[in-house]
Amino acid sequence: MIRSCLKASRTFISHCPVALSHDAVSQPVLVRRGLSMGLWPFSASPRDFSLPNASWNAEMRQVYDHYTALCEVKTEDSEETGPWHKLPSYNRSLKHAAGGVYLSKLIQSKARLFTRNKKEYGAAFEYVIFMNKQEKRCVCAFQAGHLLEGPPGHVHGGAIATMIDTVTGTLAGYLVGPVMTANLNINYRSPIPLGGVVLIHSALDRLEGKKIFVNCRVTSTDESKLHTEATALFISVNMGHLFGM
Ligand SMILES: CCCCCCCCCCCC(=O)SCCNC(=O)CCNC(=O)[C@H](O)C(C)(C)COP(=O)(O)OP(=O)(O)OC[C@H]1O[C@@H](n2cnc3c(N)ncnc32)[C@H](O)[C@@H]1OP(=O)(O)O
Repeated sequence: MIRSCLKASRTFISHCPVALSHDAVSQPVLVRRGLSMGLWPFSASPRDFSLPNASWNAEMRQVYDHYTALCEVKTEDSEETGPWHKLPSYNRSLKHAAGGVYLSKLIQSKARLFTRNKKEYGAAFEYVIFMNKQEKRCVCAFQAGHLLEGPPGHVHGGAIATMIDTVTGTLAGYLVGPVMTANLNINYRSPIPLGGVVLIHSALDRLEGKKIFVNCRVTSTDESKLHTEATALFISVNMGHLFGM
């Protein structure tokens, strides 16, 4: 049973970037086939944690609205929307893959993505990532909740590192498929106030075989203030690497 689940998860997760870029692929298979989900014991549609909620302050909402508007822009020569789009964010990476909602109940069912393990709105990591595949970059709006305190009134450096790892890792994974962080190099330039909103910009530097080099800057929302700079190295892995196979 476990062996067949792992085999299935390898197949599913290897399609994660595709699932992220095409909503149809991330829909549960049974729904796409038009079958009723009424008797199925698992929720068919996972909660998207990156949608606005009551804890978001006006600045967070403003950034969200700004990038959402860019997602809806039509290109000049076609009816297709522009290069920006908002990524959904679930509390397990597995859920990004077709059928992942069901797999997440079967494999380590209590596991949760570190940044999405609080049900309480606004307590910890509130964030949304907008991806620009054409330019191989993304922007994340991050509102740091009260549970992320480090120095009094400011965000913990580890929480900032977590967000940098998340955003750069999401970009690398989106561009090439499953990856793991090999190296993260961070320079903290100015503290981030707790409850404040910052932008986390990340862009691909270069690809060298299995190596994906990514840069990152954390700034105020008007980009006038630099809070943090980082570079990250990700290595492409196959799913067997994650399951020790
Ligand atoms: C949908 C999702 C949404 C949800 C999105 C959520 C996103 C969250 C993202 C979080 C990601 C993580 O935190 S991941 C968790 C933290 N990371 C880890 O635990 C990784 C632990 N380390 C490992 O598993 C391994 O060491 C790897 C995978 C990194 C590399 O192993 P490997 O695959 O065997 O690769 P290996 O042959 O050693 O190296 C390949 C090349 O990379 C180079 N290399 C390897 N490591 C390094 C290094 N630290 N610094 C410099 N260079 C390195 C080698 O010299 C070599 O270069 P050359 O000779 O080819 O030139």
